Amino acid sequence: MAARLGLTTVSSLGPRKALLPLPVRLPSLLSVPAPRYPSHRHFYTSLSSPISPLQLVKNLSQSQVAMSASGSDPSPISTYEKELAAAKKAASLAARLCQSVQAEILQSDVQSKADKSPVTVADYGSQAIVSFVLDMELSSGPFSMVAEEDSEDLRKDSSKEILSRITDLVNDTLSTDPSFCNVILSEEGILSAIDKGTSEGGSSGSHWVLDPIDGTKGFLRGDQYAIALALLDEGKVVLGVLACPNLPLASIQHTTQNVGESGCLFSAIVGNGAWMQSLDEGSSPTKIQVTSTADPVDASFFESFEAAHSLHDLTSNIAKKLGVKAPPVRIDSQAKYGALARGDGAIYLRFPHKGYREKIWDHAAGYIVVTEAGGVVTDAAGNDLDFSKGRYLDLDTGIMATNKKLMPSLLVAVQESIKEQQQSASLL
Ligand SMILES: Nc1ncnc2c1ncn2[C@@H]1O[C@H](COP(=O)(O)O)[C@@H](O)[C@H]1OP(=O)(O)O
Ligand SMILES: [Mg+2]
Repeated sequence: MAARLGLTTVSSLGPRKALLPLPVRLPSLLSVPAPRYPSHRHFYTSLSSPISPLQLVKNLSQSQVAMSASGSDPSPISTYEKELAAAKKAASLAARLCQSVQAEILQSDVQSKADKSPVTVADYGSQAIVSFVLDMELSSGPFSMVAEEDSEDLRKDSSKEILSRITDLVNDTLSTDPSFCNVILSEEGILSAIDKGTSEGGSSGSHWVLDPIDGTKGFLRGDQYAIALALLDEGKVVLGVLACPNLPLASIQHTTQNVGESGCLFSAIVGNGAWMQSLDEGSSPTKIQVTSTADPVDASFFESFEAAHSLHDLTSNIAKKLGVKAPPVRIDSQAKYGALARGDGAIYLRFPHKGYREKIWDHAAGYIVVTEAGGVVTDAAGNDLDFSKGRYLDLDTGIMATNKKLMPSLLVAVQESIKEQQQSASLL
């Protein structure tokens, strides 16, 4: 894989496929008993023993880390723990890359703020990092990823400068992680890592699902955005990770202002609950739950910051029907699912303008974080979301999420409001 991604890998056995002139300082695998790059499985396959005992030790210690990471939680190691550890690492590194680009945007002058290239750089860079890290961390076998970006535009001559910038950013970011501090990806390696995301997904096999930056508008504004990564197994979401670099660790129930420390990493494995931890290294996850409120009057609701992404007049009518008193909390991206999952608000409403087709990467990670936190996520007709149909969600009108107690009355309010909206549209 290293070679496929254009990663320069050299050992005392000689260069395996040096796509770059040897800037990498990999140790000799023959002289170093414990691998410094435990995740570089393709080295192992080139050695005489197909499964290194060191790999077994590594797998065991990874499981133990996973067990201790859940603090006091006694739940047994589940099927997807290894994938979860890789997904958290990938999303956290991608978040680090995005944070450095966002900081540059915010420091830049007004003229360069109008330039959308920083978000392009961060989008591609985030996808390259996630793809590379997942591929390095997980055991061999087919790797499929459904993601937002592909490398077509980046391969054009006009993108040379931007590709070079992305390559530097990705390598700088990888160098901050001890597992990857001595690896350097070539430009071709970056392009092929990005192109790992061109899978069509579907109802059979396993597919990673990635939005490298969800909420690009929020990212550019200096507001909320998320790196959203999920795993589909036979068409079902079985794991999800949401990195939200700008989401306060404390509740945003009363204010969306950035108060206190920010940077949340939400995670969930099917059947194992939902968890949140700080994006800071070494943090421990704590279990989260959706709100238990059964009274809509006590509820508050999340919706898109961008009016172009969701019909604010429709959601306002739904809230009025329910008797919701609080004003809507408007934030960008799947950070809304994270905030809902930890009980900052009780309802998430999303009703895009007619004709908009929802993509699976815009909901898969948020969906499992909320459902594992005890919530329900459905389309406007109350149907469960179906992630098995390929790159798009095939659904009725909109998406809503809340707790199990509020869902029945929310469904009624949504159906009535949509009907009224259709009636008034037909009178025009
Ligand atoms: N016209 C649109 N209607 C609805 N959603 C949109 C539209 N354009 C982009 N999006 C997507 O909405 C999501 C963020 O929405 P919100 O912040 O409103 O929840 C993002 O996935 C964003 O895409 P992208 O990820 O490319 O930014
Ligand atoms: Mg998105």
